[in-house]
Amino acid sequence: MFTHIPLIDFGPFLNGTDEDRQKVSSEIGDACRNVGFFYLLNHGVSSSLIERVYEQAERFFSQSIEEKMKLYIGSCPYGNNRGYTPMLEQKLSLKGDLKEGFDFAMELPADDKDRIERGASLYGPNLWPDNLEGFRECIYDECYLSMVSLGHRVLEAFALSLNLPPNYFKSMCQKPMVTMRLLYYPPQPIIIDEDQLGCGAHTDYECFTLLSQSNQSGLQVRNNKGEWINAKPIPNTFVVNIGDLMQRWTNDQFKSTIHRVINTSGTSRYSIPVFFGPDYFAEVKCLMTDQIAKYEPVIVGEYLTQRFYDTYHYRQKDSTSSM
Ligand SMILES: O=C(O)CCC(=O)C(=O)O
Ligand SMILES: [Fe+2]
Repeated sequence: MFTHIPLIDFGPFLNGTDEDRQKVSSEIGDACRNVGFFYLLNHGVSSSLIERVYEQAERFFSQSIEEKMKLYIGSCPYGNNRGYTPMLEQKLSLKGDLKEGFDFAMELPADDKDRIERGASLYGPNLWPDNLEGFRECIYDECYLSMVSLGHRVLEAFALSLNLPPNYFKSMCQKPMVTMRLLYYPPQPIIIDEDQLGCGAHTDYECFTLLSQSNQSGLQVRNNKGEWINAKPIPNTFVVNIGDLMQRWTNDQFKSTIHRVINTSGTSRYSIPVFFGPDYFAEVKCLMTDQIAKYEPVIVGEYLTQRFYDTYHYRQKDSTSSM
């Protein structure tokens, strides 16, 4: 039963010897088995880049609702869950979450072969604002692509910690389903309505999440006694947490732990989660050959589509939509 979230120095994994990598991976493995969450320090993504992404997030969210709704996720022409999520749209809390989001993912053409010929509906282009100069360059070209590279390194550490070759997951992450979000949480009213949190209690869907938080607390992680442990922001770290696909893959060895956000800081809170998962058509099935599988194998894209359907209001309004 955990009472705090471990902090792991990733520097020796990125720059050290094989022995260093083994040591860091085993710390990561322990955190994934016991907590499902850890802080990652010395991850190689510059703090000034992250600062600039927060500036872009503030710039985006401070626009008028009309401007933001031009990129509404529910009218995304590609139907691939990209664009702007208004307040209360995502329903991880019963009455809708007190947050706004902007989602984007791997930029692929609308006529991507897997999308057109094989029905990989979550692939395709992003929706970008045409009035915010430099926005896309900062958040996608610089930040998103750096986060994807870091994600590949974290997967190597996961593989080592599971006694697998370091590039074990690589062949299933050639065109990975990585979604990055800019999130904005207004201050939560003083009297908390349990059915209307910044982000209701949930587990993440994909393999793992890399999360940057602005300086405001709000993220809480539930331990197996049902206590909420604060995951306060620690400068220059990412919070890393295991998602449901990884829990399935490891037959429950790695824990996908419940968490939520309540912004009681009295000021605006921003965060930047990056959800890292494998290719659309990758099959996730029990890695442990000596164990009875607890879960049915799933195709990643189909699994995620269903999970989006379960929590996004726009997907539920029109059950005849292709998504
Ligand atoms: O904003 C945060 O700190 C966490 C957000 C989160 O849990 C999510 O988007 O899945
Ligand atoms: Fe989450």
